[in-house]
Amino acid sequence: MPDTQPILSVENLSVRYQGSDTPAVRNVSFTLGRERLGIVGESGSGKSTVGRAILKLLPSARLTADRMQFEDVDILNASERQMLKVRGRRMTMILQDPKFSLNPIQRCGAQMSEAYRTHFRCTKAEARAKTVKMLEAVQIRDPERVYDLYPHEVSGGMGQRVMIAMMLLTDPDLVIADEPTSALDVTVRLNVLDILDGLVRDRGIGLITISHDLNLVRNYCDRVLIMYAGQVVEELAARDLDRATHPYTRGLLAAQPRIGGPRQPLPVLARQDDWKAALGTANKGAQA
Ligand SMILES: Nc1ncnc2c1ncn2[C@@H]1O[C@H](COP(=O)(O)OP(=O)(O)OP(=O)(O)O)[C@@H](O)[C@H]1O
Repeated sequence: MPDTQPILSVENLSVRYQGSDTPAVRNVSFTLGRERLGIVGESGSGKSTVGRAILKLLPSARLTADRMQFEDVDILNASERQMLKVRGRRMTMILQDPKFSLNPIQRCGAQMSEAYRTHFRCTKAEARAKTVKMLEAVQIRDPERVYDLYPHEVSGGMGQRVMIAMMLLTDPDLVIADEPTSALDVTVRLNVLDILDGLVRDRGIGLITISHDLNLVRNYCDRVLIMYAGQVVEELAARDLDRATHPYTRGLLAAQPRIGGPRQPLPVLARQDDWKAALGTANKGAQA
């Protein structure tokens, strides 16, 4: 059973980007324990904005909330100086594509060691040893060789494992994985997800996985928040996804192709205006 004692509490989070008339995220509330939470929704529904808000990485947006608490850190009122101690150390983010997330002109191992030494006082040799061990933990067979490679010299799957290793190196309590495998082909994807899943479970990390993919969150999460137009329309246990009641979630499920399923065109989501209006009440259920 996952430990659902909250390490993160978010209450009524709203985010409005500068120059935008409508908020990108509205009244989102949820808690996270040492468990795996999925945030699913179509493109533009606000999933990544929620992730970036938790890390306070939204310089061009106005962020309001009743509460955003990560362990002993009051995120809402924390200064940038305080956030620098937490971000990348106690809470980290795995992004979609290592090509854009790793520094192209620094060797993989060197950038991992440097990130580690930003947060921990140790010698270069100690950071190197720690890094090599972490590369091994993400099942890179020849970590000493990979340590000295540039990001363009590793495959997409290996690059993403380097990213995962880099983000887990500081032993964080919270990891936000934003579409962690959508840049990978399907065979490598499952391998990378299994590695991430194993490490997160072994270390008791709270994981938020942001994804478009209902099947991914079904298999790799304990709980799921469904977002639509900046709000949470439904929250449910991943195993109960097929019993979702909100018409938006049902529409997403019906639009999933199935091997061996009927060969008719997949239904197109028929959106209803009241999905946006009724959200204030639906989101109350998201405060697990
Ligand atoms: N830096 C920004 N400035 C202005 N608007 C933004 C910015 N980032 C995102 N938005 C807008 O905020 C809304 C939510 O975007 P967000 O990236 O959070 O959605 P998402 O669900 O993660 O989408 P995707 O799955 O495509 O990444 C969108 O309408 C988007 O255009």
